[in-house]
Amino acid sequence: MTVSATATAEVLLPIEEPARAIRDSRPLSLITCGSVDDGKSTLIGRLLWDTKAVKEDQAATLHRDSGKQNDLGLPDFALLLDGLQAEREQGITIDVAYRYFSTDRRSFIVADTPGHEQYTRNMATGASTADLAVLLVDARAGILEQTRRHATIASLMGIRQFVLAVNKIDLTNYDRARFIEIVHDFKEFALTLGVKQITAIPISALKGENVVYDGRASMPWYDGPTLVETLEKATTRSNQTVGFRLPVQRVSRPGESFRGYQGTVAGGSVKPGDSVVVLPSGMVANVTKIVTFDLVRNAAVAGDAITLVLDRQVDVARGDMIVAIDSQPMTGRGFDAQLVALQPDGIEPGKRYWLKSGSRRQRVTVEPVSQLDLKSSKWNTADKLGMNAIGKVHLTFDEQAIFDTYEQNRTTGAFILIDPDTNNTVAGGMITGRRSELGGIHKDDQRVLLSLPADLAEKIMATALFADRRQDVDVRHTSVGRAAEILADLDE
Ligand SMILES: Nc1nc2c(ncn2[C@@H]2O[C@H](COP(=O)(O)OP(=O)(O)OP(=O)(O)O)[C@@H](O)[C@H]2O)c(=O)[nH]1
Repeated sequence: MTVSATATAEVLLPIEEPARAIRDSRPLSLITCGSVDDGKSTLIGRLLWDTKAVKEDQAATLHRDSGKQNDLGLPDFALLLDGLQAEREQGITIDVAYRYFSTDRRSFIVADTPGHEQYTRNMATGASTADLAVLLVDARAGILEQTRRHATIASLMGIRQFVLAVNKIDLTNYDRARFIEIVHDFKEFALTLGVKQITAIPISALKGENVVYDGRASMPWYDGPTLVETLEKATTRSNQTVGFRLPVQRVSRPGESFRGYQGTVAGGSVKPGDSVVVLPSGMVANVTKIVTFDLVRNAAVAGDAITLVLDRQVDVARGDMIVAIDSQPMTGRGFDAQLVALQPDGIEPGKRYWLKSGSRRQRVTVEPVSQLDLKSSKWNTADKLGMNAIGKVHLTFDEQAIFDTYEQNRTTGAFILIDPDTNNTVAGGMITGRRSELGGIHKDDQRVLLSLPADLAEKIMATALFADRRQDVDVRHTSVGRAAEILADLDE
């Protein structure tokens, strides 16, 4: 594509692959992160300006407010972002600000997350909904600890696509060797995170080079994509990688004959006739009806708020989860997780917290296991996690818990920890797996327990799998997760 580097030129974006445009109709959600003053606000301002997302009245205000203009006679783009009064006073970005912009091919939501260390929480908030992270680096400073921290948090939050935007390249006199050196440093670090999809772009956010317009005039040595071209091609993460999930927020019983289970679909899809399992009880039923606020629907997908009606009487309470029978989450009392500690007290070993995931709130004991050293990128043994520490922990629940891994489902695999004494959110985290050694919780369970309605149980018990294990099996209501475990054992 040919677009000139002047700020007044039209953006000529090729109209191709209409099928992909339809497929990617959901806006791409991205975060920008990096150290203080790397130029995040300037970059986002520039994106908004050059994609014409700035309304005329905003532009006029910007011209008026911008005391000193840059050497291109353009306003201070960072002012487009500094909407909050406090920000202006302190000269820093203090909260996550979401902005919208679009090109002819795609629309975008961008979260501007602050670079100051104490704002790690905001960075984690922004990252938890993003498809892609734009990691800004000041070309003069190179990769700093804060760069590594933000890249790590973004990857912990499941982001797999990174743009390394080497900014202020104009201040290095467009030095190609410097760009290559920084890219090399970052790629080496990114390997330790398991992040492979990195597009490195030399940019000048201030001058608008390689952001929306190409910077060929100043950087003939760079023939890669601009930032916007990269964003247009990025893929969105989907919530639908695992089966149907309905965390139950409310049981609706308007009359004797009607009982519905209400909630927002947190993954997959459902239609009448589908078999589902209610967790943790493990009871199986079939969907007879899907109702939204005014319609009876023939299907529902992730994000839909629905009332589900089942074909038989089952025990369902708020906090339970109704899931696809053929793709179930993990249930158990012991889970592995990674988290970011958000409060000065950090995470104390053996302390009991409230864990909140969706509408569920459960008591949990947290045991830190290791902490990520951002300098060496190694996980060091740790039994306490301080403020902003990124750690691996063991979670032990008082009662059965239900999760997917965060990798599989970002709603049912994410949680926050709340300190019961102060009500503060002390950590944000993601589930990485279920712990198999459950400290004796299931140790004395010698018998297989299957929770199924009689008709289904009969069928399953007749299969070859159970032919010579009949005496080991009790058919009664129990956790399907436990039954699945035993089935897996039998399979071995
Ligand atoms: N020369 C040059 N200066 C830039 C560039 N990008 C940003 N700057 C300048 O760098 C300074 C910091 O930019 P900001 O956009 O405020 O940085 P930030 O990362 O958003 O900073 P915080 O909001 O405090 O986290 C400002 O004076 C910008 O004008 C660039 O590409 N080239």
